Amino acid sequence: MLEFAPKVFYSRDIPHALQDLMNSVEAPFRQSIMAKEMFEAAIYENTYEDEPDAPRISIVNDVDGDLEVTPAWEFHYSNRIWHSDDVPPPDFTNLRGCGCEGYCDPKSQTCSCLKRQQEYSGHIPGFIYDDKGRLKQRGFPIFECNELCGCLEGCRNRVVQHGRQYAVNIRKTTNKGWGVFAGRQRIPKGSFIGIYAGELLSENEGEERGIKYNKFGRTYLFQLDFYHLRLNESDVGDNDDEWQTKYVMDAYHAGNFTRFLNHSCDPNCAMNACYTNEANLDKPLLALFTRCEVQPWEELSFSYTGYDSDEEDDEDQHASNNGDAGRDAVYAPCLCGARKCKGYMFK
Ligand SMILES: C[S@@+](CC[C@H](N)C(=O)[O-])C[C@H]1O[C@@H](n2cnc3c(N)ncnc32)[C@H](O)[C@@H]1O
Repeated sequence: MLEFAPKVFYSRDIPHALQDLMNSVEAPFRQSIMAKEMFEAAIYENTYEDEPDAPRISIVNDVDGDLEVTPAWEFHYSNRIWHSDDVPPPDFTNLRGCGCEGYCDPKSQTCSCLKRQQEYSGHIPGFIYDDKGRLKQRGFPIFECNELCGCLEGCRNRVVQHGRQYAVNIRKTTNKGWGVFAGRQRIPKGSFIGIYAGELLSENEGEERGIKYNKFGRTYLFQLDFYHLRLNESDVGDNDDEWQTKYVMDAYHAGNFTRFLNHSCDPNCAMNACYTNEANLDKPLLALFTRCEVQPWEELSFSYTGYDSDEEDDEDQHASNNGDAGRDAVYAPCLCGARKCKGYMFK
């Protein structure tokens, strides 16, 4: 019998009573201050357990607040991963914990979590986090200590699992819909911001939904297509083209503030693959970290066209189903305003 078997969440159980209620009331109520307070209260209620240290999120519209007080009531606010029936639940059976006591030592010769991390980021000494819990370098998978480890909760190799620490607000922009903005505090480079939560779908389900979203003009799909999975999977062989993305995260029906992050061609955040309580390498969490220092009130953004826009010719990561590129509404021009703007969000 497994000692550790956390609850698994399924797409079919995503709550929708609040959304149904709000969409059934008269429009003036949806535009009232009470509706904004309900939105903020729902965010808090659904997340206070998994991000106990997180500052509260505000919804702000100083662009056209008389028309739209909150984002559409179209999703359940949650930090959870909701598995579709086509996706296997987390693999706890093959999960291994380290036997360290106290706090894991970044110079340890015996910590199995450190060894695992070093398989992927061996040229960076110690864990991938520094002593302040900041990412030392982007682009490597993160293997955090997990529920089976002997170390304490305060071990430096536990960051993403402790949830958001920085203030963020969901704020209407003038030309890109809603966006996510830093609070009054600057956010240092390498800081964890949040996970891209949502429904975990098979690639086929993602493709089908992508066709609809692209026509509709807004997509919240994100492929779990990190390059390290290609480089290290022994069964992929030498031919990169043989690689198939297996899973897609969809934040349309369930998700957290990260679903409102807009694209930038010069982003201040990037996604990293992160494993906490999951032994299946195909199913990392999508963990968002700052890639430079973020100033108070600055908009947070990442690149929809790749895991990290330092690289040219990135693979698409926001699953765009680009068979109809140029025609569907989603292929609207990029309005990020960066000096090196490429002009598009999705290829
Ligand atoms: C994941 S959503 C981001 C949140 C969105 N702004 C909202 O209001 O829900 C992606 C959509 O936001 C808009 N968007 C994001 N980044 C943009 C950009 N750089 N330029 C123009 N529109 C953008 C597009 O409509 C895109 O399909």
